[in-house]
Amino acid sequence: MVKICCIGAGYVGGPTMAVIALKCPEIEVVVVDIATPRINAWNSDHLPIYEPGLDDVVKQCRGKNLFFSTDVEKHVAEADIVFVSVNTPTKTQGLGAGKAADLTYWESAARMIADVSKSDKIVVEKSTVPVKTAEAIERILTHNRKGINFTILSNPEFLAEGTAIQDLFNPDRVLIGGRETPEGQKAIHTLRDVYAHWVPIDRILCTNLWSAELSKLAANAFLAQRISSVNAMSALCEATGADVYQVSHSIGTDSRIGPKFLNASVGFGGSCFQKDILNLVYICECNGLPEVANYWKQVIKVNDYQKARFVNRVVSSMFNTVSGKKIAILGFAFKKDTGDTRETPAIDVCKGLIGDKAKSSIYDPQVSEEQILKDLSMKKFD
Ligand SMILES: NC(=O)c1ccc[n+]([C@@H]2O[C@H](COP(=O)([O-])OP(=O)(O)OC[C@H]3O[C@@H](n4cnc5c(N)ncnc54)[C@H](O)[C@@H]3O)[C@@H](O)[C@H]2O)c1
Ligand SMILES: O=c1ccn([C@@H]2O[C@H](COP(=O)(O)OP(=O)(O)O[C@H]3O[C@H](CO)[C@@H](O)[C@H](O)[C@H]3O)[C@@H](O)[C@H]2O)c(=O)[nH]1
Repeated sequence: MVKICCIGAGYVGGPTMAVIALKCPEIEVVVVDIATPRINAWNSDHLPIYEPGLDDVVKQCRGKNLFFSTDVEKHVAEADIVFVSVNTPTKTQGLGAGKAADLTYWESAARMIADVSKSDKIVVEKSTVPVKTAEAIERILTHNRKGINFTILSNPEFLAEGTAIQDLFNPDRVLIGGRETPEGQKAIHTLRDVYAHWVPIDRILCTNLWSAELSKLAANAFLAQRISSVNAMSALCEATGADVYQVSHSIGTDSRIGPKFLNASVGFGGSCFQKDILNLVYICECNGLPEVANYWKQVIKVNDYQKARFVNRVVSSMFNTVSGKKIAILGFAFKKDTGDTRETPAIDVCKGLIGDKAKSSIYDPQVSEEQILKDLSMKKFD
Protein backbone atom coordinates (compact mmCIF):
# COMPACT_ATOMS: atom_id res chain seq x y z
CA MET A 1 0.00 0.00 0.00
CA VAL A 2 1.35 3.43 -0.97
CA LYS A 3 1.51 5.74 2.03
CA ILE A 4 1.06 9.48 1.74
CA CYS A 5 1.77 11.93 4.54
CA CYS A 6 0.87 15.61 4.26
CA ILE A 7 2.56 18.12 6.56
CA GLY A 8 0.10 20.96 7.25
CA ALA A 9 -3.62 20.41 7.94
CA GLY A 10 -4.83 23.79 6.72
CA TYR A 11 -7.11 25.08 3.97
CA VAL A 12 -5.07 23.21 1.35
CA GLY A 13 -3.67 20.15 3.15
CA GLY A 14 -7.01 19.10 4.71
CA PRO A 15 -9.34 19.22 1.67
CA THR A 16 -6.69 18.08 -0.84
CA MET A 17 -5.76 15.00 1.14
CA ALA A 18 -9.40 14.19 1.92
CA VAL A 19 -10.13 14.11 -1.81
CA ILE A 20 -7.04 12.00 -2.58
CA ALA A 21 -8.17 9.54 0.14
CA LEU A 22 -11.71 9.42 -1.28
CA LYS A 23 -10.58 8.84 -4.85
CA CYS A 24 -7.74 6.41 -4.02
CA PRO A 25 -9.11 3.92 -1.47
CA GLU A 26 -5.99 1.76 -1.69
CA ILE A 27 -3.72 4.63 -0.58
CA GLU A 28 -3.31 5.47 3.12
CA VAL A 29 -3.30 9.22 3.70
CA VAL A 30 -2.22 10.80 6.98
CA VAL A 31 -2.42 14.57 7.48
CA VAL A 32 -0.14 15.83 10.25
CA ASP A 33 0.19 19.19 11.94
CA ILE A 34 1.99 20.69 14.94
CA ALA A 35 -1.22 22.53 15.91
CA THR A 36 -3.03 20.14 18.27
CA PRO A 37 -6.36 22.07 18.31
CA ARG A 38 -6.47 21.91 14.50
CA ILE A 39 -5.88 18.14 14.43
CA ASN A 40 -8.45 17.63 17.21
CA ALA A 41 -10.96 19.57 15.15
CA TRP A 42 -10.23 17.47 12.03
CA ASN A 43 -10.95 14.39 14.19
CA SER A 44 -14.24 15.85 15.50
CA ASP A 45 -17.68 16.69 14.09
CA HIS A 46 -16.69 20.36 13.77
CA LEU A 47 -13.98 20.56 11.13
CA PRO A 48 -11.56 23.48 11.55
CA ILE A 49 -12.49 25.03 8.20
CA TYR A 50 -15.81 25.57 6.47
CA GLU A 51 -15.92 24.35 2.89
CA PRO A 52 -19.11 23.16 1.15
CA GLY A 53 -19.03 19.36 0.67
CA LEU A 54 -15.95 18.84 2.86
CA ASP A 55 -17.81 17.24 5.79
CA ASP A 56 -19.20 14.55 3.51
CA VAL A 57 -15.83 13.66 1.99
CA VAL A 58 -14.11 13.50 5.39
CA LYS A 59 -16.92 11.38 6.88
CA GLN A 60 -16.60 8.86 4.06
CA CYS A 61 -12.88 8.17 4.55
CA ARG A 62 -11.79 9.26 8.03
CA GLY A 63 -10.70 6.22 10.04
CA LYS A 64 -10.55 4.07 6.86
CA ASN A 65 -7.71 5.43 4.75
CA LEU A 66 -7.67 9.06 5.96
CA PHE A 67 -6.14 9.99 9.32
CA PHE A 68 -5.25 13.22 11.12
CA SER A 69 -2.42 13.18 13.65
CA THR A 70 0.05 15.31 15.60
CA ASP A 71 2.63 12.54 15.48
CA VAL A 72 4.44 14.30 12.64
CA GLU A 73 7.75 12.42 12.75
CA LYS A 74 6.28 8.91 12.86
CA HIS A 75 4.03 9.42 9.83
CA VAL A 76 6.67 11.26 7.81
CA ALA A 77 9.11 8.40 8.48
CA GLU A 78 6.58 5.81 7.28
CA ALA A 79 5.48 7.64 4.11
CA ASP A 80 6.49 7.02 0.48
CA ILE A 81 5.23 10.43 -0.65
CA VAL A 82 5.41 13.48 1.64
CA PHE A 83 3.38 16.54 0.66
CA VAL A 84 4.45 19.78 2.32
CA SER A 85 1.49 22.14 2.62
CA VAL A 86 2.63 24.48 5.36
CA ASN A 87 1.93 28.22 5.36
CA THR A 88 4.29 30.50 3.41
CA PRO A 89 3.15 34.00 4.45
CA THR A 90 4.78 37.31 3.54
CA LYS A 91 7.89 38.02 5.62
CA THR A 92 7.28 40.67 8.25
CA GLN A 93 10.90 41.21 9.33
CA GLY A 94 14.42 41.21 7.92
CA LEU A 95 15.56 40.90 4.32
CA GLY A 96 12.62 41.29 1.92
CA ALA A 97 10.16 42.18 4.72
CA GLY A 98 6.72 43.07 3.34
CA LYS A 99 7.37 41.24 0.06
CA ALA A 100 9.36 37.99 0.18
CA ALA A 101 7.79 34.69 1.20
CA ASP A 102 8.62 33.54 4.72
CA LEU A 103 9.95 30.01 4.25
CA THR A 104 10.63 29.35 7.95
CA TYR A 105 7.89 26.70 8.23
CA TRP A 106 8.94 25.06 4.96
CA GLU A 107 12.58 24.94 5.99
CA SER A 108 11.82 23.44 9.38
CA ALA A 109 9.58 20.81 7.74
CA ALA A 110 12.39 19.95 5.28
CA ARG A 111 14.95 19.60 8.08
CA MET A 112 12.59 17.34 10.01
CA ILE A 113 12.01 15.15 6.90
CA ALA A 114 15.78 14.83 6.47
CA ASP A 115 16.24 13.92 10.14
CA VAL A 116 13.51 11.29 10.57
CA SER A 117 13.58 9.53 7.18
CA LYS A 118 14.80 5.95 6.99
CA SER A 119 13.61 5.16 3.44
CA ASP A 120 13.55 6.85 -0.01
CA LYS A 121 10.84 9.47 -0.45
CA ILE A 122 9.19 11.72 -2.96
CA VAL A 123 8.83 15.17 -1.38
CA VAL A 124 6.10 17.30 -2.94
CA GLU A 125 5.97 21.10 -2.71
CA LYS A 126 2.25 21.77 -2.29
CA SER A 127 2.71 25.15 -0.64
CA THR A 128 3.13 28.17 -2.92
CA VAL A 129 6.83 28.98 -2.95
CA PRO A 130 9.24 31.27 -4.82
CA VAL A 131 10.68 29.87 -8.05
CA LYS A 132 13.92 27.95 -7.29
CA THR A 133 12.80 26.91 -3.78
CA ALA A 134 13.19 23.25 -4.76
CA GLU A 135 16.92 23.83 -5.20
CA ALA A 136 17.26 25.03 -1.59
CA ILE A 137 15.04 22.21 -0.33
CA GLU A 138 17.13 19.64 -2.18
CA ARG A 139 20.23 20.98 -0.45
CA ILE A 140 18.60 20.62 2.98
CA LEU A 141 17.31 17.12 2.24
CA THR A 142 20.55 15.77 0.82
CA HIS A 143 22.67 17.33 3.58
CA ASN A 144 21.75 14.68 6.20
CA ARG A 145 21.08 11.98 3.78
CA LYS A 146 22.44 8.72 5.23
CA GLY A 147 22.14 7.02 1.82
CA ILE A 148 18.45 7.93 1.45
CA ASN A 149 17.19 9.28 -1.90
CA PHE A 150 14.80 12.22 -1.89
CA THR A 151 13.16 13.28 -5.14
CA ILE A 152 11.50 16.65 -5.07
CA LEU A 153 8.42 17.60 -7.09
CA SER A 154 6.48 20.82 -7.41
CA ASN A 155 2.71 20.29 -7.41
CA PRO A 156 1.14 23.70 -6.71
CA GLU A 157 -2.51 23.83 -5.71
CA PHE A 158 -5.05 25.89 -7.66
CA LEU A 159 -8.20 25.37 -5.57
CA ALA A 160 -10.17 28.45 -4.53
CA GLU A 161 -11.69 28.62 -1.07
CA GLY A 162 -15.46 28.21 -0.99
CA THR A 163 -15.32 25.87 -4.00
CA ALA A 164 -12.37 23.71 -2.90
CA ILE A 165 -14.11 20.33 -3.15
CA GLN A 166 -15.61 21.11 -6.54
CA ASP A 167 -12.22 22.39 -7.76
CA LEU A 168 -10.43 19.30 -6.47
CA PHE A 169 -12.99 16.90 -7.98
CA ASN A 170 -12.85 18.61 -11.34
CA PRO A 171 -9.65 20.63 -11.72
CA ASP A 172 -8.90 22.64 -14.87
CA ARG A 173 -5.45 21.09 -14.60
CA VAL A 174 -3.06 19.42 -12.19
CA LEU A 175 0.51 20.64 -12.54
CA ILE A 176 3.49 18.46 -11.69
CA GLY A 177 7.06 19.72 -12.08
CA GLY A 178 10.15 17.60 -11.62
CA ARG A 179 13.80 17.28 -12.50
CA GLU A 180 14.55 16.22 -16.09
CA THR A 181 16.46 13.16 -14.81
CA PRO A 182 15.33 9.49 -14.81
CA GLU A 183 14.58 9.73 -11.04
CA GLY A 184 12.70 13.01 -11.52
CA GLN A 185 10.61 11.58 -14.37
CA LYS A 186 9.86 8.39 -12.38
CA ALA A 187 8.64 10.48 -9.44
CA ILE A 188 6.43 12.56 -11.79
CA HIS A 189 4.84 9.33 -13.05
CA THR A 190 4.21 8.08 -9.50
CA LEU A 191 2.39 11.29 -8.56
CA ARG A 192 0.59 11.42 -11.91
CA ASP A 193 -0.77 7.91 -11.20
CA VAL A 194 -2.30 9.18 -7.94
CA TYR A 195 -4.20 12.02 -9.67
CA ALA A 196 -5.05 9.81 -12.66
CA HIS A 197 -7.50 7.96 -10.35
CA TRP A 198 -9.99 10.75 -11.17
CA VAL A 199 -8.35 13.47 -13.29
CA PRO A 200 -8.28 12.89 -17.08
CA ILE A 201 -4.67 12.34 -18.13
CA ASP A 202 -4.69 15.25 -20.61
CA ARG A 203 -5.40 17.60 -17.71
CA ILE A 204 -2.28 16.52 -15.84
CA LEU A 205 0.50 18.81 -17.04
CA CYS A 206 4.10 17.79 -16.46
CA THR A 207 6.85 20.41 -16.60
CA ASN A 208 10.28 21.10 -15.18
CA LEU A 209 10.51 22.19 -11.53
CA TRP A 210 10.98 25.90 -12.15
CA SER A 211 8.09 26.19 -14.60
CA ALA A 212 5.73 24.55 -12.10
CA GLU A 213 6.86 26.79 -9.23
CA LEU A 214 6.61 29.95 -11.33
CA SER A 215 3.29 29.00 -12.97
CA LYS A 216 1.54 29.15 -9.61
CA LEU A 217 2.69 32.71 -8.94
CA ALA A 218 1.96 33.66 -12.55
CA ALA A 219 -1.60 32.23 -12.43
CA ASN A 220 -2.47 34.22 -9.31
CA ALA A 221 -0.87 37.37 -10.71
CA PHE A 222 -2.92 37.06 -13.95
CA LEU A 223 -6.17 36.42 -12.03
CA ALA A 224 -5.62 39.35 -9.67
CA GLN A 225 -4.62 41.56 -12.59
CA ARG A 226 -8.03 41.00 -14.20
CA ILE A 227 -9.75 42.12 -11.02
CA SER A 228 -7.59 45.24 -10.72
CA SER A 229 -8.24 45.98 -14.40
CA VAL A 230 -12.01 45.83 -14.00
CA ASN A 231 -11.85 47.72 -10.69
CA ALA A 232 -9.80 50.47 -12.35
CA MET A 233 -12.47 50.56 -15.08
CA SER A 234 -15.17 50.89 -12.38
CA ALA A 235 -13.62 54.20 -11.26
CA LEU A 236 -13.79 55.50 -14.83
CA CYS A 237 -17.38 54.23 -15.17
CA GLU A 238 -18.42 56.14 -12.06
CA ALA A 239 -16.80 59.28 -13.46
CA THR A 240 -18.44 59.01 -16.88
CA GLY A 241 -21.87 57.39 -16.48
CA ALA A 242 -20.83 54.07 -18.03
CA ASP A 243 -22.04 50.99 -16.12
CA VAL A 244 -19.22 48.64 -15.12
CA TYR A 245 -21.50 45.56 -15.28
CA GLN A 246 -22.38 46.40 -18.87
CA VAL A 247 -18.74 47.09 -19.72
CA SER A 248 -17.45 43.85 -18.17
CA HIS A 249 -20.21 41.85 -19.85
CA SER A 250 -19.38 43.46 -23.18
CA ILE A 251 -15.66 42.78 -22.99
CA GLY A 252 -16.15 39.31 -21.48
CA THR A 253 -18.10 38.11 -24.52
CA ASP A 254 -14.90 38.43 -26.57
CA SER A 255 -13.76 34.82 -26.57
CA ARG A 256 -10.14 35.96 -26.31
CA ILE A 257 -10.94 37.71 -23.01
CA GLY A 258 -13.64 35.40 -21.58
CA PRO A 259 -16.29 36.23 -18.96
CA LYS A 260 -14.73 34.93 -15.74
CA PHE A 261 -13.05 37.04 -13.06
CA LEU A 262 -14.37 40.32 -14.39
CA ASN A 263 -16.60 41.23 -11.43
CA ALA A 264 -15.85 44.71 -10.14
CA SER A 265 -15.61 44.62 -6.36
CA VAL A 266 -14.43 46.38 -3.27
CA GLY A 267 -11.03 44.80 -4.01
CA PHE A 268 -9.70 41.28 -3.89
CA GLY A 269 -8.86 39.64 -0.57
CA GLY A 270 -7.74 36.24 0.66
CA SER A 271 -4.45 34.82 1.80
CA CYS A 272 -3.02 34.28 -1.69
CA PHE A 273 -3.33 37.05 -4.28
CA GLN A 274 -1.53 39.87 -2.47
CA LYS A 275 1.06 37.57 -0.89
CA ASP A 276 1.89 35.83 -4.16
CA ILE A 277 2.14 39.06 -6.19
CA LEU A 278 4.42 40.61 -3.56
CA ASN A 279 6.50 37.46 -3.76
CA LEU A 280 6.65 37.76 -7.57
CA VAL A 281 7.62 41.43 -7.29
CA TYR A 282 10.45 40.54 -4.92
CA ILE A 283 11.72 37.77 -7.21
CA CYS A 284 11.72 40.20 -10.18
CA GLU A 285 13.66 42.76 -8.14
CA CYS A 286 16.20 40.14 -7.03
CA ASN A 287 16.65 39.14 -10.68
CA GLY A 288 17.36 42.75 -11.74
CA LEU A 289 13.99 43.27 -13.45
CA PRO A 290 12.61 46.48 -11.86
CA GLU A 291 10.29 47.26 -14.82
CA VAL A 292 8.62 43.86 -14.49
CA ALA A 293 8.42 44.26 -10.70
CA ASN A 294 6.73 47.67 -11.06
CA TYR A 295 4.25 46.30 -13.57
CA TRP A 296 2.93 43.70 -11.09
CA LYS A 297 3.17 46.07 -8.11
CA GLN A 298 0.53 48.19 -9.80
CA VAL A 299 -2.04 45.37 -9.42
CA ILE A 300 -1.77 45.73 -5.64
CA LYS A 301 -1.72 49.53 -5.73
CA VAL A 302 -5.01 49.55 -7.67
CA ASN A 303 -6.47 47.08 -5.17
CA ASP A 304 -5.56 49.35 -2.24
CA TYR A 305 -6.94 52.33 -4.18
CA GLN A 306 -10.24 50.49 -4.75
CA LYS A 307 -10.68 49.71 -1.05
CA ALA A 308 -9.94 53.32 -0.04
CA ARG A 309 -12.19 54.63 -2.82
CA PHE A 310 -15.08 52.52 -1.56
CA VAL A 311 -14.81 53.89 1.98
CA ASN A 312 -14.50 57.46 0.68
CA ARG A 313 -17.61 57.03 -1.46
CA VAL A 314 -19.64 55.71 1.47
CA VAL A 315 -18.56 58.58 3.70
CA SER A 316 -19.00 61.27 1.06
CA SER A 317 -22.46 59.98 0.16
CA MET A 318 -23.55 60.53 3.78
CA PHE A 319 -22.79 64.25 4.00
CA ASN A 320 -19.05 63.61 4.43
CA THR A 321 -19.33 62.00 7.84
CA VAL A 322 -20.51 58.67 9.21
CA SER A 323 -19.90 59.74 12.80
CA GLY A 324 -22.56 58.18 15.05
CA LYS A 325 -24.33 56.60 12.05
CA LYS A 326 -25.24 52.94 12.33
CA ILE A 327 -23.88 50.93 9.40
CA ALA A 328 -24.58 47.21 8.90
CA ILE A 329 -21.80 45.19 7.26
CA LEU A 330 -23.06 41.87 5.98
CA GLY A 331 -20.22 39.45 5.31
CA PHE A 332 -16.73 39.72 6.78
CA ALA A 333 -14.80 36.78 5.27
CA PHE A 334 -12.93 37.52 2.03
CA LYS A 335 -15.62 35.80 -0.06
CA LYS A 336 -18.77 33.74 0.40
CA ASP A 337 -18.78 30.12 1.59
CA THR A 338 -15.64 30.47 3.70
CA GLY A 339 -14.87 31.61 7.22
CA ASP A 340 -11.37 32.74 6.21
CA THR A 341 -10.71 36.39 7.01
CA ARG A 342 -7.07 36.59 5.89
CA GLU A 343 -6.57 39.86 3.96
CA THR A 344 -10.34 40.34 3.68
CA PRO A 345 -11.15 43.81 2.28
CA ALA A 346 -13.80 43.98 5.02
CA ILE A 347 -10.99 44.78 7.48
CA ASP A 348 -9.94 47.92 5.57
CA VAL A 349 -13.54 48.95 4.96
CA CYS A 350 -14.60 48.50 8.60
CA LYS A 351 -11.48 50.22 9.90
CA GLY A 352 -12.09 53.13 7.52
CA LEU A 353 -15.71 53.52 8.65
CA ILE A 354 -14.92 53.04 12.34
CA GLY A 355 -12.06 55.54 11.93
CA ASP A 356 -14.72 58.06 10.89
CA LYS A 357 -16.64 57.10 14.09
CA ALA A 358 -19.38 55.00 12.45
CA LYS A 359 -21.33 52.61 14.71
CA SER A 360 -20.77 49.38 12.78
CA SER A 361 -22.73 46.15 13.16
CA ILE A 362 -20.89 43.32 11.46
CA TYR A 363 -22.29 39.87 10.69
CA ASP A 364 -20.94 36.84 8.88
CA PRO A 365 -22.49 33.38 9.26
CA GLN A 366 -19.04 31.70 9.14
CA VAL A 367 -16.97 34.13 11.22
CA SER A 368 -17.07 34.40 15.02
CA GLU A 369 -17.35 37.72 16.86
CA GLU A 370 -14.02 36.94 18.51
CA GLN A 371 -12.29 36.59 15.11
CA ILE A 372 -13.79 39.86 13.83
CA LEU A 373 -12.63 41.75 16.92
CA LYS A 374 -9.17 40.20 16.63
CA ASP A 375 -8.86 41.17 12.94
CA LEU A 376 -9.99 44.73 13.60
CA SER A 377 -7.49 45.19 16.42
CA MET A 378 -4.49 43.96 14.41
CA LYS A 379 -1.99 46.19 12.66
CA LYS A 380 -1.06 45.47 9.01
CA PHE A 381 1.88 43.15 9.78
CA ASP A 382 0.82 41.67 13.14
N1 LIG B 1 -5.66 28.76 1.10
C1 LIG B 1 -5.74 28.53 -0.20
O1 LIG B 1 -6.80 28.63 -0.79
C2 LIG B 1 -4.53 28.12 -0.98
C3 LIG B 1 -4.69 27.66 -2.30
C4 LIG B 1 -3.56 27.26 -3.02
C5 LIG B 1 -2.30 27.31 -2.43
N2 LIG B 1 -2.17 27.75 -1.15
C6 LIG B 1 -0.83 27.70 -0.54
O2 LIG B 1 -0.78 26.52 0.27
C7 LIG B 1 0.01 26.72 1.44
C8 LIG B 1 -0.81 26.43 2.68
O3 LIG B 1 -1.89 27.34 2.73
P1 LIG B 1 -3.09 27.15 3.76
O4 LIG B 1 -4.09 28.20 3.45
O5 LIG B 1 -3.49 25.71 3.79
O6 LIG B 1 -2.33 27.50 5.14
P2 LIG B 1 -2.83 27.22 6.63
O7 LIG B 1 -2.21 28.25 7.49
O8 LIG B 1 -4.32 27.05 6.64
O9 LIG B 1 -2.22 25.77 6.98
C9 LIG B 1 -0.87 25.53 7.16
C10 LIG B 1 -0.70 24.54 8.31
O10 LIG B 1 0.65 24.12 8.37
C11 LIG B 1 0.97 23.86 9.73
N3 LIG B 1 2.42 23.83 9.93
C12 LIG B 1 3.31 24.85 9.80
N4 LIG B 1 4.57 24.41 10.02
C13 LIG B 1 4.47 23.08 10.28
C14 LIG B 1 5.43 22.06 10.57
N5 LIG B 1 6.75 22.33 10.60
N6 LIG B 1 4.98 20.80 10.81
C15 LIG B 1 3.66 20.53 10.76
N7 LIG B 1 2.71 21.44 10.48
C16 LIG B 1 3.11 22.71 10.23
C17 LIG B 1 0.28 24.99 10.48
O11 LIG B 1 0.09 24.66 11.85
C18 LIG B 1 -1.04 25.10 9.70
O12 LIG B 1 -2.08 24.34 10.29
C19 LIG B 1 0.51 28.18 1.34
O13 LIG B 1 1.77 28.16 0.73
C20 LIG B 1 -0.51 28.83 0.42
O14 LIG B 1 0.03 29.93 -0.29
C21 LIG B 1 -3.25 28.14 -0.41
O1 LIG C 1 -14.27 38.70 -10.54
C1 LIG C 1 -13.83 38.62 -9.39
C2 LIG C 1 -13.38 37.42 -8.81
C3 LIG C 1 -12.90 37.43 -7.52
N1 LIG C 1 -12.85 38.58 -6.81
C4 LIG C 1 -12.29 38.58 -5.44
O2 LIG C 1 -10.99 38.00 -5.48
C5 LIG C 1 -10.69 37.39 -4.24
C6 LIG C 1 -10.14 35.98 -4.45
O3 LIG C 1 -11.17 35.15 -4.92
P1 LIG C 1 -10.91 33.66 -5.43
O4 LIG C 1 -9.83 33.67 -6.42
O5 LIG C 1 -12.22 33.11 -5.87
O6 LIG C 1 -10.49 32.89 -4.07
P2 LIG C 1 -9.09 32.37 -3.52
O7 LIG C 1 -9.41 31.29 -2.55
O8 LIG C 1 -8.26 33.51 -3.07
O9 LIG C 1 -8.39 31.64 -4.77
C7 LIG C 1 -7.28 32.21 -5.47
O10 LIG C 1 -6.08 31.98 -4.76
C8 LIG C 1 -5.81 30.58 -4.53
C9 LIG C 1 -4.58 30.51 -3.66
O11 LIG C 1 -3.40 30.59 -4.35
C10 LIG C 1 -5.64 29.89 -5.88
O12 LIG C 1 -5.36 28.51 -5.66
C11 LIG C 1 -6.92 30.05 -6.69
O13 LIG C 1 -6.76 29.45 -7.99
C12 LIG C 1 -7.22 31.54 -6.84
O14 LIG C 1 -8.46 31.74 -7.51
C13 LIG C 1 -11.97 37.45 -3.41
O15 LIG C 1 -11.89 38.52 -2.48
C14 LIG C 1 -13.04 37.71 -4.44
O16 LIG C 1 -14.17 38.40 -3.92
C15 LIG C 1 -13.28 39.79 -7.37
O17 LIG C 1 -13.23 40.84 -6.73
N2 LIG C 1 -13.78 39.77 -8.65
